[in-house]
Amino acid sequence: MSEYGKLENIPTFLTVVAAALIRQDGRFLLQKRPPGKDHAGLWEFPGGKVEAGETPAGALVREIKEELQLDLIRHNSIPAGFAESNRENVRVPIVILLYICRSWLGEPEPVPGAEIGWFSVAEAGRLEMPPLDGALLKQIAARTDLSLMP
Ligand SMILES: Nc1nc2c([nH]c(=O)n2[C@@H]2O[C@H](COP(=O)(O)OP(=O)(O)OP(=O)(O)O)[C@@H](O)[C@H]2O)c(=O)[nH]1
Repeated sequence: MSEYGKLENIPTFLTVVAAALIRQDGRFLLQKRPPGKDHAGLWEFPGGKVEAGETPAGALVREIKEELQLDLIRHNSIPAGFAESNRENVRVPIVILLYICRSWLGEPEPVPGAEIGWFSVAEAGRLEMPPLDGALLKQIAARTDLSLMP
């Protein structure tokens, strides 16, 4: 195996995908992490880690189905930005890829113990969220159609 091949197999960061599921009124879905997980009690975008062999878009479809029982329509998930943790402060840095989705099939049903809500950018800014979500929220807020909502 070439040196390049070996380096490819050393994970230097975790890739996480997350969705801003935006309703027609401009509010988007956040979920409160259940007790017992990392960041328990904080509000965040639904999503999770990309697994070996998956593409980010494929992982997003799987996570949204697992967490909310929703079917995403793949080409309707638009890359919207990303956030990365600062390598010095964490054991394994993560990079979160955020997608905007405006259509899906089904009604969201959270897993037992999780709570969901629909929020504007301004409302989400008053919630307790993990540190990287502040950066993701700013990227959503840069979209004028969403930033003007109370
Ligand atoms: N889904 C999601 N994860 C986030 C966000 N912000 C953020 O820091 N994270 C972190 O990214 C990581 C994602 O892991 P996860 O626990 O959701 O992933 P998963 O569903 O694959 O979890 P599992 O390992 O329990 O199967 C966690 O450390 C989580 O706290 C966010 O907005 N959405």
